Amino acid sequence: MLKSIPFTQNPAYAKLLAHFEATQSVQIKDLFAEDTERFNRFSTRFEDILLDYSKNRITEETKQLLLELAQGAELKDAIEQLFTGQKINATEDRAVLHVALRNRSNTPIEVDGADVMPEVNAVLDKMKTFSEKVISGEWKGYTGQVITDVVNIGIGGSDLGPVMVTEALKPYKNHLNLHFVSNVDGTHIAETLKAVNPETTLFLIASKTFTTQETMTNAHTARTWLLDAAGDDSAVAKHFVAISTNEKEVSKFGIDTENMFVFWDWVGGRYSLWSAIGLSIILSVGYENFVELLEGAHAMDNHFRTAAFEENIPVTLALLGIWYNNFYGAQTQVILPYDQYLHRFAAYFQQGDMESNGKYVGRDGQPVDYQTGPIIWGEPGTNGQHAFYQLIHQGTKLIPADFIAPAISHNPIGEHHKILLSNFFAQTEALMNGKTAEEVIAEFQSKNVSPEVYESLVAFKVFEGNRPTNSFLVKSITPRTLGSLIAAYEHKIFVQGVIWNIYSFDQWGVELGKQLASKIYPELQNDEPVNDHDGSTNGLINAYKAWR
Ligand SMILES: O=P(O)(O)OC[C@H]1O[C@H](O)[C@@H](O)[C@@H](O)[C@@H]1O
Repeated sequence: MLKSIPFTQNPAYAKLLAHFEATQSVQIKDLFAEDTERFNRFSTRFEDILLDYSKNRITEETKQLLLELAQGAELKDAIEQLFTGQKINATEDRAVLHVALRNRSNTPIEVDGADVMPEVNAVLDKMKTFSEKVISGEWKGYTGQVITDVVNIGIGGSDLGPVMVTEALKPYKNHLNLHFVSNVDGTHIAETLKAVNPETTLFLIASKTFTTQETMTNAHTARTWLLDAAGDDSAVAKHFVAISTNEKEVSKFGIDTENMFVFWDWVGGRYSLWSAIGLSIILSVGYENFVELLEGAHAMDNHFRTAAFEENIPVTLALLGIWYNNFYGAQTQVILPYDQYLHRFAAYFQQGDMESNGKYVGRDGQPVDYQTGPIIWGEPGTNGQHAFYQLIHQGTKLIPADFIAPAISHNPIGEHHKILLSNFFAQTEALMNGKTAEEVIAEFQSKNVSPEVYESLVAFKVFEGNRPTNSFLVKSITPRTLGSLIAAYEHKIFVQGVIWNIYSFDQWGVELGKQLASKIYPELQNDEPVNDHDGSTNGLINAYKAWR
């Protein structure tokens, strides 16, 4: 059990508050002027990953106080509970063991007295054998043809991770075409089915519970489509596999449990890409690359568990996030990958972070009186620059930004990568330094613009600067570095949840909408007006009925 230590009662909280009040006018660029060693002091290396967090509004004292905050929350003990299979997901009475899924050292990890590693390894072996058959063409469809297309049907944690990773690792892809269907909007499955052939398509039905309405609806539509073409139930065994924790529902759907890849209740949906949910990743890039992804995550797990907090990447990210979220009042955190292959990275951590730490009730069952999880958003650079960076540079909101960029591109064409990276470096520099009125005037003068013309414009061209950024520079985006990066962000979320005294591994907040939808769905079966909701909901439903 994680202890309940409300954030504002953490002994370091009051000290941090006083420190914040005393230092909030600090200018990051002044800190660099005062300390030529600042980059070395506030950056850390892990394998081929460099985290530079020197462009933040922090001093050595801030760092020490934030580290005290971690100690005050008994973080070390919480980390041990995570790694040793304690039931830290207390509201669901479950252990939280995504770290076991990538425990490449294979040391025993027990849940309720039983080592989970043999089961983890058995499922990995099963995925290896199966994927090799599909990739090699040994696995045949109902007319004896090889599989050319794989459609993963899943949503939330059963979709976002595989989508993000298969996109990120596209340079490692084999010949199979991957498709992902998540939305219950019939358009999603219809457009996908238009692009594939029933004789050569394999469907992966990915759902932890195997009861999720969207996934089951899409799965049934896919099955009907296949049976319409094949004309016979026996085709299902050759074209459908299930990935789930729920054998009973899988059998009910008509998938032989031989064709089922299991995982366990101690794998949270949004932490499940390392489990059988990663089957689409294996089919896309091969088993060896998936193992490399696991290895990278495992290396980060070891770092997180053993490195001193002052050098610990997930802890550092978490504490900086808390500094802005709880002291500077920042509402959001933007993630900006300067790598097109990482274009779903921010979307992935939107679920990872917001479903984990979007909680207003503390571990003591009481509403918290402080801010918890930030809003996560982002798009790849340089697209973001031409969309929303204006607000980051000159808007009224403070938006801490994480930049991620590879030194080596998978597509070293012409000058592209140098241009891309010059933008990355320039943005973090511009966000920190800004531009003073003197600089704006000097620029006008160098172009011989007269004061009458420029005076009224100066204010608009000034950039306050002092916008904080973290920069991840990685050597290149390989399966291993990607695994490490994902694990670093996962653990950041965990650390923040521990310090905010919330439960990060349940998701009760997604239930209410689902319940109400299942009440409304039957009401949409006839044209009778409804009147048992609030005025707005009645109005909307009745307008829909009149129109359809
Ligand atoms: O894998 P499942 O069971 O279909 O759940 C899919 C998603 O459903 C809900 O939105 C939440 O519980 C998510 O965490 C989960 O990822």
